[in-house]
Amino acid sequence: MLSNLITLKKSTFSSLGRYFSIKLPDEPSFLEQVGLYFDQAAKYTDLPQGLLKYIKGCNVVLSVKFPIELTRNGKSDLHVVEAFRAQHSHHKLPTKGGIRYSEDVCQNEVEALASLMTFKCACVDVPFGGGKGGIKINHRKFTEEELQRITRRFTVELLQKKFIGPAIDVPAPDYGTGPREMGWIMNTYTAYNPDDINGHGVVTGKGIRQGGIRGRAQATGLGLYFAVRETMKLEKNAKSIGLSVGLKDKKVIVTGLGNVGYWAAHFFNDLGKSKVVGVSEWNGAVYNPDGLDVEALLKYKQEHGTLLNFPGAQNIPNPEDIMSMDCDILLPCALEAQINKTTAPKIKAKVIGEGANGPCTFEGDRILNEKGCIIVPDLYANAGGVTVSYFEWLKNLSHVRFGRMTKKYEENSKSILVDKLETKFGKKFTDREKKLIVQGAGEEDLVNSGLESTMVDSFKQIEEIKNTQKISYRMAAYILSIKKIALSYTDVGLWP
Ligand SMILES: NC(=O)C1=CN([C@@H]2O[C@H](COP(=O)(O)OP(=O)(O)OC[C@H]3O[C@@H](n4cnc5c(N)ncnc54)[C@H](O)[C@@H]3O)[C@@H](O)[C@H]2O)C=CC1
Ligand SMILES: O=C(O)CCC(=O)C(=O)O
Repeated sequence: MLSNLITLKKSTFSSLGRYFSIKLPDEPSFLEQVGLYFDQAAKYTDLPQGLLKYIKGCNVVLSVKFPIELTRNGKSDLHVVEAFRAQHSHHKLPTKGGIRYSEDVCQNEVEALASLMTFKCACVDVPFGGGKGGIKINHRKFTEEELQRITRRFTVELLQKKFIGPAIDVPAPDYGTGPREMGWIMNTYTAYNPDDINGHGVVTGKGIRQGGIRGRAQATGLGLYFAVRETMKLEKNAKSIGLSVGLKDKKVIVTGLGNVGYWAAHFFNDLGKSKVVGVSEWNGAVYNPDGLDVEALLKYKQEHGTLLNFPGAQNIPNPEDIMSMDCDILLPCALEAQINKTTAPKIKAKVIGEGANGPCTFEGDRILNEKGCIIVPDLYANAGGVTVSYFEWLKNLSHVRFGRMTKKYEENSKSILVDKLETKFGKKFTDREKKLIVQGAGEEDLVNSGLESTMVDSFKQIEEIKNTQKISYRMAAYILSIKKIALSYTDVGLWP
């Protein structure tokens, strides 16, 4: 039945060529895969078929081609750039999701990623519809000035088609993009819309000086840490995979030392007291069973452009091979489809925390589940980024830094309380204790606290469905999201 479905879908798309994303032989495409998860989860709901069909499909996709003048080997010529923006669902506005720069970008991929964004936002109660965009380029092959022209030109394309705006569709960083690109997009948008007082809210993941929020850079990695921490807090989970409760001393492997991967490695080390034993990049991986110094490794990558030959570590020239090395927890944080029919059987990790979107193919997921692994699924595990993007957007709309009006007030009133306690009990707090008690919450404290409570609350909701239905975390997260999205339609009805 399933294989029939896969064959049917594949033949439907087979003539479309560039429509497909990273394609593995005999495996469904990324978009088909998200659709298959959706269909499985939908069976656990009693929602009408028509509504389910509407929730599943992508509402609208923009596909553009534009020229950029490039000089290569002393010769100037036009280069045609292909780019996409998908808005999967408008049940909440604006639509929200990153923009990635990668040679693998195609319509199938952005549609899959946009639908994941819809389910992700619903899963963690972030009031946005799902969107995603991408420019089909290898960002390593362009200068900064060229990337700026490409980014600004794409922004103008989005503007002309009314595909961007603080109330319409709000991009953020993704693979190959970061605060620099978000700054260019915002600057282009505000140049064309000088009277939009909320113009800064047109993108999130900006630099702090451009109106970004403290804690956004770390948010996806920190959220991933919270997600796996909550999973491994439960004795029944730890027992089922033969590990002790918690993250302390667990051996961790991370693929992709970019934004998500670096911060995840940092927090597993720093807060979780885990041991990061392996890290991969596109051009090679390193492994050390005694643990790698994550901060030194990042510095090494920045200086040498590779992780290979990092002092004290074993070189793994083919990055894919790092996933079959000994570890307890695997955090795939690069692109999709890394864990597939071929690589999944070799994986030794018992827990997979999906930092990337779609890192396990449908077959990879099935194989890991058969092996008894616990998979903390993307739509929950990497939702920290969009959660803090939501906080950044709120900051931009309110035009004030969180904590600015409360920090000092909080500190003053807590100081009075500390003085009273000291007088009443005739005992002094140490200076360190006093500082810890009195300190008011600044922007980053509030962001991290909001992020942690979001990840903890959503975990509880997913766990409850998982226990009732006896299903995987992925299925439980999909069911949770689908039901929430359905409610937003049934509550108010359809109009017009
Ligand atoms: N940036 C964010 O806030 C969020 C990102 N994600 C997802 O996380 C993943 C990574 O995104 P970012 O960290 O933002 O991108 P990034 O561009 O900052 O980092 C990705 C890293 O992976 C490396 N890489 C490329 N191919 C590789 C391979 N074959 N093996 C190992 N490493 C490889 C790249 O060189 C790069 O350093 C993507 O799937 C993205 O959609 C999900 C939620 C939020
Ligand atoms: O921060 C955001 O708005 C979106 C992040 C993103 O692209 C993702 O969660 O996949």
